Amino acid sequence: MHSSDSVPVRVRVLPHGEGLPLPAYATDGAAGMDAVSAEDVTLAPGARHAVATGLSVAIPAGYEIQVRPRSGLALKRGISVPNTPGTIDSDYRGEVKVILINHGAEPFEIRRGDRIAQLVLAPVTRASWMEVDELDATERGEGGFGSTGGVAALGN
Ligand SMILES: O=c1ccn([C@H]2C[C@H](O)[C@@H](COP(=O)(O)OP(=O)(O)OP(=O)(O)O)O2)c(=O)[nH]1
Ligand SMILES: [Mg+2]
Repeated sequence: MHSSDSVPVRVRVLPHGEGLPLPAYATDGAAGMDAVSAEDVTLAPGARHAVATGLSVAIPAGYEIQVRPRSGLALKRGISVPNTPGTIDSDYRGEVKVILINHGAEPFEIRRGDRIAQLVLAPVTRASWMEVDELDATERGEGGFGSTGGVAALGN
């Protein structure tokens, strides 16, 4: 995305976030801004932790920020975001945290300033329920969960 069509988002740097770069797009076409850790922490295999970013934000109404894993860390080290995509609500004013889980076999050392996840600003469409007694018929009907053909290895 180019700065000309970007959406301004108010961001507050908390005391422990001072001196760190704000989340930033690594390339012109990047969808996500890489966010850095504001703390040193080691994740043992299997462990999870809400990693501080040192930032709080005021996302404009009608948008959210999604917290997504970085594929490089996922592939090389087994590091993921268990609640992916994490949801930052537009009315949240607390510190943005990145929940990380170590699915790898080795401890994962995070140093303050390391890029740990990416933040995607996304529009939100809200629903309003229209309660009815019957739903329109479809070819799929109630079929789901593999009803159209499954995985050969599972024999279905
Ligand atoms: O990865 C995340 C997910 C959430 N949050 C913050 C911002 C979000 O607006 C708030 C609530 O998140 P969510 O709705 O996912 O959590 P919940 O378990 O439903 O908590 P709550 O009852 O506070 O909504 O927590 C983060 O900082 N990082
Ligand atoms: Mg919630």
